[in-house]
Amino acid sequence: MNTTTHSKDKTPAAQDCIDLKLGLCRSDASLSQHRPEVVPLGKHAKGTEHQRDDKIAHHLYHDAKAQDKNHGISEEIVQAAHAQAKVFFHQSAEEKEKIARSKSKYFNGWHLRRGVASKSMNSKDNIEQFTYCYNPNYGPEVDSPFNYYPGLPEDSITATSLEDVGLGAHTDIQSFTILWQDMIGGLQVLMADGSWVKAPPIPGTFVVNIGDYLMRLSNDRFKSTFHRVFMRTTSDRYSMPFFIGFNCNEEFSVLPSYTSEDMPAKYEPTSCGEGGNSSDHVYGHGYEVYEVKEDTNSDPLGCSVHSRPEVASNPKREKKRTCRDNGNTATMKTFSDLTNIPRKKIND
Ligand SMILES: O=C(O)CCC(=O)C(=O)O
Ligand SMILES: [Fe+2]
Repeated sequence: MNTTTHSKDKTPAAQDCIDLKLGLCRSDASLSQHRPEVVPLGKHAKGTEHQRDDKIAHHLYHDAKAQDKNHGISEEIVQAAHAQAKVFFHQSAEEKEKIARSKSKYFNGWHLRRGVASKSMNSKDNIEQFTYCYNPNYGPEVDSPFNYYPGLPEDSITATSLEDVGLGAHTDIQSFTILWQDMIGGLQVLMADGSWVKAPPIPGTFVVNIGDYLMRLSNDRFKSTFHRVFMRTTSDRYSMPFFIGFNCNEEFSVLPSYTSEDMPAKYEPTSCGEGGNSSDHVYGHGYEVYEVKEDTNSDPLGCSVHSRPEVASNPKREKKRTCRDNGNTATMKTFSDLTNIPRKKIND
């Protein structure tokens, strides 16, 4: 595998996309050509429903993410939430610890992520989250973190170290994510050719990110997207994703309209609590998964924890997932438990 890290190139653009062992970093010019398109939704959308579906599918599949404007959410509300996030995260750790996620029945609350991923996507998380649930008792399962990426000390900005990435590569587990990011930048998306491209902040828009469940529902027509946050700045960064999924106990299957004789359902019916495992799509995309050296998920997993492709050193290990709505514990199996198909590697 190519292990280029562009260590001599000190331009900000190059640093922003220092490739982590993929060696496929694009030049800045190339990055801007590939930025995800802004797709107007709602009443501003043009064409028939089917044409819009195709257009969105095209962008989500080929450009990995779409950015949505004309969404009707006022800037005032977004800015108020952003301001609250700043106030919250700037409290002392002691204060935040009072509402730590580990103390919450529904695994909501403050949480530090310091996971280290190895192999093809070497990275280290450097993020604080405050996770909340829209309504823990009723569905659809909608929940979110506020994400806070503390600005880095000056001397680590130029470092080509693989550490302190921000948020390591992952897909979101739910159906789709509506993501607001501030203007700092750093969000990147993995393209089908294995290169990372920037998804730069555009004022007034949200990034819409396809999650694993929609991929299953649509029989892979909509592919969930690997993305990461690559932070190389002294400024703090904030983001607010809103994950939209299903009730934990509801079974969901591939929608019949996405199957045919030639294209039978690729996925068995499953539920969030049981089978929303993060690894099917890894095979689907043909990317190598990475190992988690330090288990970031020592807390019991809630239903909407990120679907970090975490086939760890012991691929047979089972993960406990706890449904928010009834406290039942279900077992999440890894990809390796479900199939003997070997995982594909990037650049195969
Ligand atoms: O901070 C961002 O822009 C992305 C956050 C993200 O991917 C997530 O919370 O799942
Ligand atoms: Fe995400």
